[in-house]
Amino acid sequence: MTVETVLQAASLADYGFKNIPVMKQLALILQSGNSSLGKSGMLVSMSDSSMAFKNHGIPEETILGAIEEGKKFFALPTETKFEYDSRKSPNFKGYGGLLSGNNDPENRGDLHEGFDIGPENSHSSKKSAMSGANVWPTAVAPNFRERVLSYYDAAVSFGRTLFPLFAIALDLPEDFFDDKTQETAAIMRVLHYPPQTGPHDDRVLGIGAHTDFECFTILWQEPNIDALQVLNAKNEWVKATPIPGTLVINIGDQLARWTNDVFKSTVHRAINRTGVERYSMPLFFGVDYNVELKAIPSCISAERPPKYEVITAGEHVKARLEVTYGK
Ligand SMILES: O=C(O)CCC(=O)C(=O)O
Ligand SMILES: [Fe+2]
Repeated sequence: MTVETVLQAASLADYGFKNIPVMKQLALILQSGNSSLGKSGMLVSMSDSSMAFKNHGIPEETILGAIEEGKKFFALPTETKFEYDSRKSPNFKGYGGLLSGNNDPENRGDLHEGFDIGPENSHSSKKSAMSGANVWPTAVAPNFRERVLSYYDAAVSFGRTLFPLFAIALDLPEDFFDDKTQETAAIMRVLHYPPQTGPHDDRVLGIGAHTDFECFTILWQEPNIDALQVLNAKNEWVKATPIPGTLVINIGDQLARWTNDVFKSTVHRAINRTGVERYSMPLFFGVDYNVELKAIPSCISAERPPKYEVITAGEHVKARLEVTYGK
């Protein structure tokens, strides 16, 4: 499906298209083929705040290498996995078991397990709310660090090409985010969702309804497994069916804060009722943890007063992690 088709057909009617001018501009930039501003044919589908990108330049084997390491780790005995418990880490790096997090306060817990990593060189000279090292399970999964980092680095490089697009779509200078994204404040998770078939508790999903905390999320999801759903502007859950060879881009809270909700965070959830194991890999790319999230002037007016208090990106991410993982 081309972007134009989506703009004309499904999205406008089905998704409500909350941010038409901004998102249309983003689509046009991406279609233009101007090499410094994104590649032609990159965007394959677009809803109000969720997009699918092809031609992202990340080799399939890099993606599958990281997933394979995740699969090997998750197959280890529970007590071995909990040696890397993220709740022992000051900044939530490492392993989180089934039901250890809860993204939707209305629910009882998220039925997935995951392994969380962040930037390897965490610029320890600059202290922030999210300072702290990664946790690596090298003793039990010798290739995990190398292969997971290989995807992390590739996804971060791709993510860096998206910041100028968002800046231009918002009528900001192309380099607006450059000085705010020097330290790679990106958290990545390798996730495993066991199948939920048979009788189930409606308040236990794979991951409950939530928004992501950073500027945008780059999400790889397992092909042929429908689990991810996005809330549209009419408050209906719509399937974000995996499109082979693409990465999903969802908008997160930091962009909502920068734009005073001109960009709205994508509300999403995942439920695996397919009968087979599901794996996914989100990378949440935000601005540096010491940068203040302050609405850009063009998004503030008398009719649209600032909606959010000004806090640093690190304080925002840490507060959300504490609520989700109960620390
Ligand atoms: O697994 C998915 O498709 C979504 C994961 C997610 O929303 C998250 O980790 O924040
Ligand atoms: Fe999410």
